[in-house]
Amino acid sequence: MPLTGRNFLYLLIASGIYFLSARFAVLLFSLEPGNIALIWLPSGIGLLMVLRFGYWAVPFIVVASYLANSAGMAAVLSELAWLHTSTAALSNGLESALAATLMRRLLPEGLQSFQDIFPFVFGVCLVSTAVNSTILVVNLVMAGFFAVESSWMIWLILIVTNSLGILLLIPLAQAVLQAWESRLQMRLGDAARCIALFIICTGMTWLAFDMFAGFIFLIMPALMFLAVQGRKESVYVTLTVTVGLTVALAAENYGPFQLQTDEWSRLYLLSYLYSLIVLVLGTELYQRDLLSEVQARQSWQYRAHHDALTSLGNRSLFIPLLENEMKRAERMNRAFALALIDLDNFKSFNDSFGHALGDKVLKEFAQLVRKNLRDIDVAARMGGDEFAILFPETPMSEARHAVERLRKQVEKLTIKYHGRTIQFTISSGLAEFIPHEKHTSDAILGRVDQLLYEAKRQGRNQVQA
Ligand SMILES: Nc1nc2c(ncn2[C@@H]2O[C@H](COP(=O)(O)OP(=O)(O)OP(=O)(O)O)[C@@H](O)[C@H]2O)c(=O)[nH]1
Repeated sequence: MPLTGRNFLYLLIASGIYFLSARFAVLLFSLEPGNIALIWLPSGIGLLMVLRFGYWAVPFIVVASYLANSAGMAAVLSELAWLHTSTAALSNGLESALAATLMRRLLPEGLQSFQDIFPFVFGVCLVSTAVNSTILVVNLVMAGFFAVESSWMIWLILIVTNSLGILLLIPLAQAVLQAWESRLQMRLGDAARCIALFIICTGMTWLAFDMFAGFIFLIMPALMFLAVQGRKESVYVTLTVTVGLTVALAAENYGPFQLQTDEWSRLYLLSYLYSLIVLVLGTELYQRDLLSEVQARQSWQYRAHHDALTSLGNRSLFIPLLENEMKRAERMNRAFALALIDLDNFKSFNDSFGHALGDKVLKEFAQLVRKNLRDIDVAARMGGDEFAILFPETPMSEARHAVERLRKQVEKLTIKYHGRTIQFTISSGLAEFIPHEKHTSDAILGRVDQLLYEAKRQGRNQVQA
């Protein structure tokens, strides 16, 4: 992506957000001793910047990271603080570039399905943060920031904290962006449910630290419920706020995560947060898979039973409905009527004006049929220019009236096409099905077809009953 003036401005703004989130993390999510932030949102922001603006974003990330860390590093390091801060900043830039490269390779469409969790968690997050953490830990040990013995623990914590930033922000950004593009429309009931679950999650977090540690477990079912029933963006907003709140409260005291030592308490807290995020992400993506499977099945069924041009039912939808109606008529001892309609001289329309006009005529006719029928009548396109209408519980006189009315309306219908006015007519065969006379659907259709043939033979534009 080229670095235009506008992109430069956006990158400056994004760098500002990166800087603020780093300062914010140090203020809110840092735990003594060691002052290591337990959620590092800049990892997610850096990745989003490279995904959006390409590798041009890397120098911006490096500068933002340098500025965010320089004061803290200078305060604890007496020598070469600039060198260690630069190394850490370059390493952060490398992490974002690497994560974006992996994301483009492994998940070019973003997070779409349950299958994407494995490459996201173990490919994108783990590889990029492990590389960054290794460089950071070596750099900090060389700076004398901490002893070699505690380096493996810090290495592990850095991997998880940076991963949390990516795990939280990528699904959140993706969901918010999609909601924005689809002009977020939420029904009142949905919104109320999302707000209630948000309050439960944040409320339970608070109470777990303030009153009873067990409340922390109640967050899981609430988040699961939201992941299954709620909208994507509300799931990830609630998850991010809950995770942020948990760490911010743990920075004051470890609450439900209090173990014998600070180090183990931190690992306990991080394991909980990591599991919570992966669990919610997995549930939401799995639910998305199920929904798209149901939608695919519904649309496949619809296409199998409907004609794409006119949207009327097709033969395979119509025949079972006809057979049902035959059984019902028999049981209730009530007659029904069946009409077959064929457009007159339709072949010459196609030949004279082209297939596109032929299609337009078929669509206009289907529209007219739909407008003319009662809710209980069933119309279908049986193939080519032939249509069928089933009139349940209707005697011949009424059905004949309906088909005649349709014939007259077609006669009057004019279709404008490339400056020309086109008209057409229809012929129809119509028969009444009398219960107790033994029929099959083929036989009754054959009978109506004969009547249609008779209408054509007698000059078209008429109904033969
Ligand atoms: N444009 C268009 N034409 C179609 C479609 N399906 C079938 N046709 C054409 O519809 C015509 C059907 O012609 P017929 O019903 O056999 O004959 P006709 O010209 O209507 O003559 P009569 O039925 O005897 O009045 C054929 O030329 C088919 O190619 C379609 O989906 N679109």
